[in-house]
Amino acid sequence: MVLAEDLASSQRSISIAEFFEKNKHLLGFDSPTRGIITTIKEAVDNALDACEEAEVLPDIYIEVKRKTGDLFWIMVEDNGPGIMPEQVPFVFGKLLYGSRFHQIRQSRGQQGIGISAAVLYAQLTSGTPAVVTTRTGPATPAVRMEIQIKVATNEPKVLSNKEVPWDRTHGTRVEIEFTSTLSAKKRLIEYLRYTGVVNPHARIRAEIDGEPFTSERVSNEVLVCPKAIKPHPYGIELGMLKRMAEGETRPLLEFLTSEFSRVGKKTAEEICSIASLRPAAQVKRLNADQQRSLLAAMQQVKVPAPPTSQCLSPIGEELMVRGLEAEFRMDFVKARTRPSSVFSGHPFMVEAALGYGGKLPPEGNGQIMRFANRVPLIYQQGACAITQSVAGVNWKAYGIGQQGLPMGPVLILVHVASTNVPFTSESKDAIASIPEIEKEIVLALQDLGRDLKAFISRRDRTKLQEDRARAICAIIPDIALKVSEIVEKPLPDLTVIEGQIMHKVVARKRTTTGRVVLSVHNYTAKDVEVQVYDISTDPALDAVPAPDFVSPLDDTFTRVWRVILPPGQGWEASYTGAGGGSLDLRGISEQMKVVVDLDV
Ligand SMILES: Nc1ncnc2c1ncn2[C@@H]1O[C@H](COP(=O)(O)OP(=O)(O)OP(=O)(O)O)[C@@H](O)[C@H]1O
Repeated sequence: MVLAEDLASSQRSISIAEFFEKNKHLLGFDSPTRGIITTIKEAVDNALDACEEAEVLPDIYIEVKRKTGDLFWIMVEDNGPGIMPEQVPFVFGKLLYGSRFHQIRQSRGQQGIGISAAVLYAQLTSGTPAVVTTRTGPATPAVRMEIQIKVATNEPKVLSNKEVPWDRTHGTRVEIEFTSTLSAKKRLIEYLRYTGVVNPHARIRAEIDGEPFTSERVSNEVLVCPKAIKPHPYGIELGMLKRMAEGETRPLLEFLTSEFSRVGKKTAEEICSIASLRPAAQVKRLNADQQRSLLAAMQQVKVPAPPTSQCLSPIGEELMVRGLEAEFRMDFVKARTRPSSVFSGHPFMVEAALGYGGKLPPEGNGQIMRFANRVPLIYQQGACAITQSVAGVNWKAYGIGQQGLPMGPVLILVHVASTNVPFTSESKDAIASIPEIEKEIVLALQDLGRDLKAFISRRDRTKLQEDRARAICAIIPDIALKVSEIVEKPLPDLTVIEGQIMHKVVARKRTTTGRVVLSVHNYTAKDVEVQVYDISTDPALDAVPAPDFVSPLDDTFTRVWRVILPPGQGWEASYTGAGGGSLDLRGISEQMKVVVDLDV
């Protein structure tokens, strides 16, 4: 039998670095393929967080190069505030070291593990140190350090440290090498694209194994960095309260009003009275029973929800739509930002967007984009509260196919922003099933579903009306021909009549000079939409023309296939007024038919 003394001889403490070296899957380093994505994700998250804190528009550059065989070099460079040289070894060479863990505000990084875990993974697989170049301002030189982690003690080891010339006045550049594969290149690019969608103020450029990538910023507004708030009485536990009470010299009433969010004098007095404690009691002298009754009273009394306007940073409906429009072609896209809410004392906010049609794949599962604090979640889709909430919505009621998850040409974006995103693990892949969060996601999606349903039924109604009008227009030439024969008069110009029936002006190319002249008759149009169809391939005008359809046309048309004319303004300078006039469409080829939709 093994004796306790034998066991004692092998018992010793384990450093956090040793633990994660053995359990790297917990941090998202479960395979070499994933290692690249996780490393880039951690470095890009840090870059975006740092730029947000310094209130500069992020300009991030990423490079991935194969060195030899399966050895890859990864570099991420930002224009953030830089890192103080004395902090660099700890940031990159010590796990659980960071600036955000103790702050209650929305940020991408939370744990202080991310980038040092990448350094640990690099030294484990390739044996090479991380190389960090950083500069905090024009008045200070840039420093370049080579850093490793002493695994047994979780302490940094600086292999070299020197000042170097750098053309950046401030920023940080991280270079890491490890063995990997680039089989997940598509996923990596998808991650960068998605990051661009939820960070519309960021410019992200990359060169992944020779393939360039750019996500341009669609907003030039610098993000206001979320402000930290105090803990909410509903969000603390006994251990935390005990720690806060240690060494506290203020009387209880002052401690409550100054250390907790939303606790004013009246609420603090109420807490003291429920807990049967004197407002003037010394906090550090409270015994264990008194601490327990204090906590119970704090959670019993009615306290307003924590303030959210400053500590959260939602993307906003307009920017979500613009971000999606920059990346995807869709017929419909809408977004919703729900009012903020609270779970276990932690403020959170749900945002969602719904896209439909256009160039989204018409078959198969719809696309679900999950985000937490503006970071795309790429792995463990099935285990995430977002996916479960999406599946919980009855999409069929909104005209979308569904087999568990929605099917067809649909794109769903959900963003959960919180001061404490409840991830299922340290790898931050999936959000845990918190009923308050799931409820908000479902409400946002149902709201968007109703808008989509209205859009689909409006589109179907318009199509039906147009089909009927077209059927009538198809027989008008025959009737007109017969009538002109009977009354022995010349055949009139039918385009005006056709136009009146279809609420459109329809014209074919009539001249040989390379121009089509359209007459717009007596409409009090607000807007005029011009669509160009190729009638050689689309005689019935059934299909919505794709931009490629009009590629033979001149530049204006190639890029803008639907032209909206504001009232009284011309397009190609020859449309003269909403009540009539003419359009001069240059470069229309023989097979083109031009239809002007009048919004009457
Ligand atoms: N590019 C950077 N610019 C400025 N500061 C940085 C940069 N990268 C990291 N830091 C600092 O280093 C700290 C540690 O970063 P790390 O990635 O290890 O953890 P984190 O981002 O705080 O949390 P998480 O483990 O959830 O990613 C950050 O909190 C930040 O203060």
